[in-house]
This record gives sequence, C-alpha cells and structure tokens, in this order.
Amino acid sequence: MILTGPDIVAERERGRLVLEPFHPAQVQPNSYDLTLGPTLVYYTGEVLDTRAENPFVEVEIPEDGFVLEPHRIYLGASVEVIGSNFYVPRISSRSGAARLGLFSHCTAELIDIGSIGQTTFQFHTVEPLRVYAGDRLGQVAFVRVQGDVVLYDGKYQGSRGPQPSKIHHDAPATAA
Ligand SMILES: Nc1ccn([C@H]2C[C@H](O)[C@@H](COP(=O)(O)OP(=O)(O)OP(=O)(O)O)O2)c(=O)n1
Repeated sequence: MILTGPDIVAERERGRLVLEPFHPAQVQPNSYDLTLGPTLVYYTGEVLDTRAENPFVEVEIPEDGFVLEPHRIYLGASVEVIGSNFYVPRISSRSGAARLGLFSHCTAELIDIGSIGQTTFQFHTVEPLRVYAGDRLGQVAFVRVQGDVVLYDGKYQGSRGPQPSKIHHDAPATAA
C-alpha cells in the first residue's frame, strides 16, 4: 500500500518519514515531488566497469540549463533529503518529465528502509533535453512494509549530491 498525500504529511509530522526541505505545494495525491539539485555527474570512460572506479566529471548546471544527451547516463541529486525507518520510499519520474522522454532512474527505484539522504537520479533521455536546477523532475512514494525491519546501513547512507556507483567496493561473490 502507498501512502496518500495527506498521510505523507501526517507521517512526516509524526517523524516517521523525512522530506527536507518540505513544501506543501510538492505534495501530490500519493507522492511528493523531488527537485533537481545544482550539479550533474557523468562518466568519462569509453567503457564503464563494474570492478573498477569509473572516472567522472561533475558540472554545475548553468542558469540557462544543461542539455542531456541520449546514450549517456547523468547522475543528479534531489534537493530533498528523503527516507524513512517505517516505509520504503520508491522514486520515479514525474509524468511531465517522462512525457519528454526522461527516465529519472535507471531501474534503481527502491530506497532501502532506513536509508536517509539525497536521492541519486540516474537520468537517461530519449531525445536531447534541456534541464534546469530546481526542476521538479521526480517524485517519491512511500510504501508500507510487511515483516521484520532491518534498517539500511550501506555504502550510500547519508548521501549528499550525485553519488557515482560504488559497486566496485562489493566483496567478490564466493564460489558456490
Ligand atoms: N535511485 C536511487 C536508488 C538508491 N539510492 C540509495 C538509497 C538506497 O537505500 C541505496 C542503496 O540502494 P541499493 O540497495 O539498490 O544499491 P546497492 O545494493 O548497490 O547498494 P548497497 O550495497 O549499499 O545496498 O542507494 C539512491 O540514492 N537513489
């Protein structure tokens, strides 16, 4: 089950979920709009590698916007710090952005219960698309859980700004 907008407001007031900064205008019927922060990160290597640190550059989005190009992944961050020890936040594009061909995450939509931070958008665009810092491109919904809760304590805890992949830090899988 997904919290309604009024329940998101009430649960935030009870301290059961984090949405900071909070603006009532960003509350939607069953989600909260997420805003693009001022920086974007993209990788510079020709081939990305799951077992190595991938070089990247960080750019400030100019006042007149930054054009996202297809065939590239851009990492951005939500202005909002989000999370909950009681619900699972789930992020997605706002429909208005999706209607322009913008994917705001690259299949990583689930935020772990107990993970509190600025969400990393993984932007992928179908056509060249100009975006601006402050655009409300994403949204977060809060899903009720069932079962015992184990709070997240992973490598992206407390994220601020766009976070490149840290998958190369994973311990190698042991042979079966
Ligand atoms: N679009 C997303 C998806 C996830 N996260 C953050 C919150 C999640 O709680 C954390 C970890 O997500 P996953 O468990 O999906 O990622 P990994 O398994 O790679 O990381 P870990 O090993 O830390 O669990 O990353 C994020 O900021 N933005």
